Amino acid sequence: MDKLDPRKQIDVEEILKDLDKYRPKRRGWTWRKKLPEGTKIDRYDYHQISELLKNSIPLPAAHYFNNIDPQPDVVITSEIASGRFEDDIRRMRMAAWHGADHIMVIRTLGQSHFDGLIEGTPEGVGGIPITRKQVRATRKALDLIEEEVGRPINFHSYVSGVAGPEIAVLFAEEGVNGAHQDPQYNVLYRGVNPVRSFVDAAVAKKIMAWANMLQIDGAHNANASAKLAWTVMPELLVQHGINCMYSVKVGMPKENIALSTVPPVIAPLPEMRIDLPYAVALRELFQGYRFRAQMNTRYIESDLFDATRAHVLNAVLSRLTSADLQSTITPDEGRNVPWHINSIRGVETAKHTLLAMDGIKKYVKIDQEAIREKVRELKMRAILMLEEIIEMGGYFEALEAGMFVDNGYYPERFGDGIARKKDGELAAGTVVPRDHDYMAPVCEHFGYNNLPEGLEKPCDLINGCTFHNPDKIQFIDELDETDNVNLRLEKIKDMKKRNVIKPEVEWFADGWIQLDMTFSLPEEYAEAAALAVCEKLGLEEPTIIAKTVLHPSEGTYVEVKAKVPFEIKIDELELPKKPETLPEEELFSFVEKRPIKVVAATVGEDEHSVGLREVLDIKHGGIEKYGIKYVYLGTSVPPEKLIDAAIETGADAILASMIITHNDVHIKNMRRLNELAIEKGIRDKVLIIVGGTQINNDMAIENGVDAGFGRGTKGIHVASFIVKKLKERESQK
Ligand SMILES: Cc1ncc(COP(=O)(O)O)c(/C=N/CC[C@H](N)C(=O)O)c1O
Repeated sequence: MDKLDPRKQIDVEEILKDLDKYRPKRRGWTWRKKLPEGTKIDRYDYHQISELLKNSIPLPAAHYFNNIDPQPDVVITSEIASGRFEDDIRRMRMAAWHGADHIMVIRTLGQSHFDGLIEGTPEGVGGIPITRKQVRATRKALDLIEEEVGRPINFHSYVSGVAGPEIAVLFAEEGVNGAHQDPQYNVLYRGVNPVRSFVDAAVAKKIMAWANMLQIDGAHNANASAKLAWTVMPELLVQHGINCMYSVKVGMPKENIALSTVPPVIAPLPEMRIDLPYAVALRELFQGYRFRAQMNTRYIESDLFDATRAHVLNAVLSRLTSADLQSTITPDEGRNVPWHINSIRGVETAKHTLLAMDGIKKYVKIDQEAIREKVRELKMRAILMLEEIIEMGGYFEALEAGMFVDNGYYPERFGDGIARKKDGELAAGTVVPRDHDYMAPVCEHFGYNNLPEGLEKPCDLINGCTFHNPDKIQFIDELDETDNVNLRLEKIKDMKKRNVIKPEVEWFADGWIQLDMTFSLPEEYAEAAALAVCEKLGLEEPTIIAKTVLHPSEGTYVEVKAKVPFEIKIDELELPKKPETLPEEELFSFVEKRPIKVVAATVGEDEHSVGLREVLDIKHGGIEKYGIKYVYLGTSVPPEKLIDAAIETGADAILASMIITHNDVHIKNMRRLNELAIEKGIRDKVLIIVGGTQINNDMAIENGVDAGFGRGTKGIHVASFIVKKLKERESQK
């Protein structure tokens, strides 16, 4: 498969074919190609955007603006990890169309502790097993997806862990473009021996530097681990400093070192007044480095709306300060492994907010005087903490003393930090000093290497290492006969052969759906009632995933996920009939010979007029474009007035818009129009056409009118219907 067809799903089997022969197209990170300040898209000026995509899905409101889909200048990340990479490949394609160009794959639970590479493609838990086959298949799929959207996509995963150096080699060999690497992560959160972690980190970072990979550090984990994330702000500056300096010392270029910065707090705290000074202090201290804004993961609850509000504010903070990457932790990080829809929602939130805030600094400036005191205080706390660490004898000693992730706001100390023994923890004592005659004939090897003189590169001694001679890479396809992607694909092939489908949230046809319901009950009863509804609907494994107490006794909103026990036969689906349209030429010539007049209004107590105007006005191809004349009576027009106007003007048709459907008021208005037209003796002379977002043709005809047009109706649909009907009438005379 040399390129993807947007009308066809990605063929995973095709991706898996000849994987042993696949080689990455390029190595290293790609930033977006920025467009000049003041670039016009349609009629609008932008100041912080990058090149447009070839194929994409714009924001929901784009259809009001000629469907433009500007791309922010900031790399947007979609973090994907369902446990099955073959489904994540599909989701990566969805995310890329919505504007993600950085695909981050979370590793299966605790892969940090694996002391070697794993092969094959077993199913993961809370992440994906990072194996050579999974990495290669994913990068190969991303090659196709980036062709389809027309922008390079960065593939990213994690190096940190006991097998960090081996993973770094794997990523460099396989063209992975970015990775998390921060020895403090292994030490603090995975309990790996500190000395081993830092030695491994040096080896890994040197390899990442050669592969021109972007590095993201692990500071966000302190936010996520502290009881109150804001108390570790001084420590975060110190942690960033340690990883940045260590990376520079190993030879990483600053422009490839990204600080992973998470907003320390969330409402109900005065979020922006706490997060903004921190964001300013960080960017002042680390000029020349990159900033990866990481949406808050610490305080994400199962309430998708609250998560989305938090994510919007994080992207606002990025625009008020600066960001090179805007990570989009999916809103449902707080409740389970991300679903397709929530990965896409995360990307849309980032894109929407970054575009909404485009060029905002032209009007809104941070009051440097007002913020100065807070920024200075944060820097001072961090510097004092660093000085104390030095006084304690250095990093390892401070670590043993539990200096890190203490919940006190430094210099305040609670004594509850994460202490790690310099000579203890996982893989303690596994660092062996290299002998004097130690020699490794491989490239990009950190540290002492007793190489012979005059070599052009170390691997010349063995006719090329895997970096310079990829044919030396040992590709192992599968190891596990019972848990692998080939078996998983059999199930999918069977469903496709039988042409059946099920709903899904993260894996192909996994059967899960989400329902939400509200009960006038206190929360525990509401939850029980929601589960009872699912039982009665015959759904399986109903599980409450979120709830909002509307009032302690008046009501509770509940979100449930459940599995459908049945399959849908695709052949039996009734597709909604697309309203037929006549060729424009036919419309123009008919109306020229036979003028047509209509009266139009939004009927009842209804103020919505935009939809009807779109159907009427010449601007967006309304019926006026075809020469049809109309009298527009406005909004909230009684049906009586509409019928009278039709009589006065001798109209051929009535266009009645009805958006509000409360208590079926739209049905009542349809029937009323029909009855009045009959009473006044004009029913056989005038077409009655209704329209609105909840309208469909069957319902309209059932209630006595001639046609009903729903969401997305254009002038040509209505004009075609009127001409067709008039032609029929005239041919019957
Ligand atoms: C520095 C570092 N190394 C390794 C890992 C993961 O590695 P294991 O889970 O195998 O320990 C992480 C994970 N962070 C969570 C990602 C977050 N959702 C993010 O977007 O940053 C990490 O931060």
